[in-house]
Amino acid sequence: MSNGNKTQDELDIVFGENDSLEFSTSCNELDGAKARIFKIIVIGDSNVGKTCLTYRFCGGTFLKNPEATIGVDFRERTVDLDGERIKLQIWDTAGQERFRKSMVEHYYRSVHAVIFVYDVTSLPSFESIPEWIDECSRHSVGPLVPRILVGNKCDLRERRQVPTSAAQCLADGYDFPLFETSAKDPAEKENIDAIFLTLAYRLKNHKPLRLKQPSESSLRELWSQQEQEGRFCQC
Ligand SMILES: Nc1nc2c(ncn2[C@@H]2O[C@H](COP(=O)(O)OP(=O)(O)OP(=O)(O)O)[C@@H](O)[C@H]2O)c(=O)[nH]1
Ligand SMILES: [Mg+2]
Repeated sequence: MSNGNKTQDELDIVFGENDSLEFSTSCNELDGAKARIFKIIVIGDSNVGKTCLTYRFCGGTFLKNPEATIGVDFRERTVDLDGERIKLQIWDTAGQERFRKSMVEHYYRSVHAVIFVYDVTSLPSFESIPEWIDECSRHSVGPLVPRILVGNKCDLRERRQVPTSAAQCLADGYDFPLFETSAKDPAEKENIDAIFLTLAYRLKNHKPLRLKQPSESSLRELWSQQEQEGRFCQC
């Protein structure tokens, strides 16, 4: 199966060693142990570093020369929290309107947590955050779904346009935790883990065991829609 601009490494992360999707049930068997699955979407303007952040968390390295995401890229990572296996299914969404418009309903369906990302060197990307939050609310994402605000590209100190104080003020207004980080800086790896693990702990402690998950057929439909969009966009 091909998928837009995915690399083979990314496909390996999505499909795992057995080349099979494991999203169809709320609890998966992983090496004999059950794992709950949580869907986390990553939202924000194009070019803020959503793909690099999710790649850093799931793949462990900085993705050089990423292409603009078309539709969505799936990544996942399984973590062990207090002896329980939790699979985080991460939806790296497209920031460009033309690459996302037909996918927006899929992004928000049955989502368990949302990460809003801006670029600390781009004031416009920060000013867009309330619009992304509004979009999320318009798609009936309930107030109990945890949300986090992330300022990326902190390694570019000389080019910073968004002060921490302004970001903290915005985050406090919405009652979101704020993280500032860099997908590029290897020293920030643990901080990036902390973003996702903060959500994972909250979900683990607040969600009941039975979770509604997208069926395998609906995910395959999504893949096929993306393939069509990828072809369309290359014209
Ligand atoms: N200096 C620096 N550059 C970064 C960082 N994260 C991402 N970039 C660069 O920013 C550009 C955009 O990164 P992407 O991860 O593709 O951005 P995106 O938000 O996924 O963009 P869309 O897929 O179009 O929505 C690329 O050139 C990355 O190399 C970072 O932490 N520091
Ligand atoms: Mg991207």
